[in-house]
Amino acid sequence: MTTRLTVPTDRPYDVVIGNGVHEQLRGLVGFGMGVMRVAIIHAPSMAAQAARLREPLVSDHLEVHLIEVPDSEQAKTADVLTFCWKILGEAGFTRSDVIVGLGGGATTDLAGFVAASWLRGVRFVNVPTTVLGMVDAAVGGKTGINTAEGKNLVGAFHEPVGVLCDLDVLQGLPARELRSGMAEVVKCGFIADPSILDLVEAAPAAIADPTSSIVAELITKGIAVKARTVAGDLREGGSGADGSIGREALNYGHTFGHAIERFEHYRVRHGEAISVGMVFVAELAHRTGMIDRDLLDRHRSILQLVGLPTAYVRPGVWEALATTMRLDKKTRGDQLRFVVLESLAQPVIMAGPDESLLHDAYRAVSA
Ligand SMILES: NC(=O)c1ccc[n+]([C@@H]2O[C@H](COP(=O)([O-])OP(=O)(O)OC[C@H]3O[C@@H](n4cnc5c(N)ncnc54)[C@H](O)[C@@H]3O)[C@@H](O)[C@H]2O)c1
Ligand SMILES: O=C(O)C(=O)C[C@@H](O)[C@H](O)[C@H](O)COP(=O)(O)O
Ligand SMILES: [Zn+2]
Repeated sequence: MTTRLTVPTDRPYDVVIGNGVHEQLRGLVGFGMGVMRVAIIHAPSMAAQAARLREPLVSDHLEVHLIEVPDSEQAKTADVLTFCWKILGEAGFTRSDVIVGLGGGATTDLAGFVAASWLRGVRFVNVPTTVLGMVDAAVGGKTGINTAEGKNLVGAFHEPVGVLCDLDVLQGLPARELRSGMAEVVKCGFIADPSILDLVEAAPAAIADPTSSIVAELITKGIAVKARTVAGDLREGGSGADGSIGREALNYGHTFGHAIERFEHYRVRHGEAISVGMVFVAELAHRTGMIDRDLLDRHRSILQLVGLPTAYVRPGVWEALATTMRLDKKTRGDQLRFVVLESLAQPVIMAGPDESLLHDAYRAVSA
């Protein structure tokens, strides 16, 4: 079964989810729009997949460049960005040509930023190959790279013209990557769609199988949350059309999570870090009386059920994490801002919490 969800922004585009949907790439590249060249940006682990995507495009007389970049976060650097620009320049890439981001979220974040920056913006298609990429990174147009100071500090909002989630590629996804992706799925459950939490809790064994129909259903539900959240507040202005906090809600667990990722030099997976980050903000919300004990406990229990960490035990690092958190994009002036829940599926912003509250929440997730 193939599902098609539209991201209803000013320039709407489709996210296609199903088996074998890679074949739709030819249509998305957009013949008739003057396209002559396509660059497929991929990690080494996706080389065979990139070669498969290339074939039909070459048969259609397109000039296809395979740009292999380092794996994972090592691709999200200024050096790799420069490397991609050089290849596009040498290949004579014009504004009618197209970039394809093939891989996990790190690769599609980079590819999207290459597309956003080349000639001030060319069209791009995302072909995510991890659960995390499908559910989150490939949709919504947040693109970017890291700097030494922190995660995603340089980037642009630049939306893809289409997203192809081919569930076939998940067959070879390592178990750790599947669990990491589930963190973003669970996040969608807490901030917007509690039926996701019910599904996960009802079938913990099935969600460990990337080919299961339940994983497909969870991916679809997660993408639906992401699509409607970004549609109301594409540039993260801080409020959605419905009076909600808008796109910032998707940053649930990310302020603390990104600080862990940076501190660990990205040896911790993104989903693992934000799993701990979600428990951290649930502690903040509980300690200020916003959520009850049950909802706090549900964070730990569901994340543990998925096999994700709920604590980050590394003594003496609070100051370093706090310094990194100050560079979070939600910070205004010197005021830290966290996404917290005031109840299930009701995210709000907690601005400028006391240092002692932050420290108490930290103690609760670091023991
Ligand atoms: N732009 C956004 O809105 C957004 C949203 C969420 C996360 N992100 C970013 O996404 C990144 C995390 O993405 P990720 O978890 O996909 O990690 P990733 O891109 O690092 O990929 C994880 C690993 O899985 C491998 N891999 C990818 N697809 C595979 C497959 N089908 N089979 C086997 N191995 C495969 C990769 O080679 C890599 O080693 C982070 O940089 C995060 O900041 C961005
Ligand atoms: O799409 C969004 O908006 C998100 O915040 C989704 C997050 O899951 C994602 O990790 C994103 O890259 C974080 O963005 P950042 O602005 O905090 O760097
Ligand atoms: Zn994320």
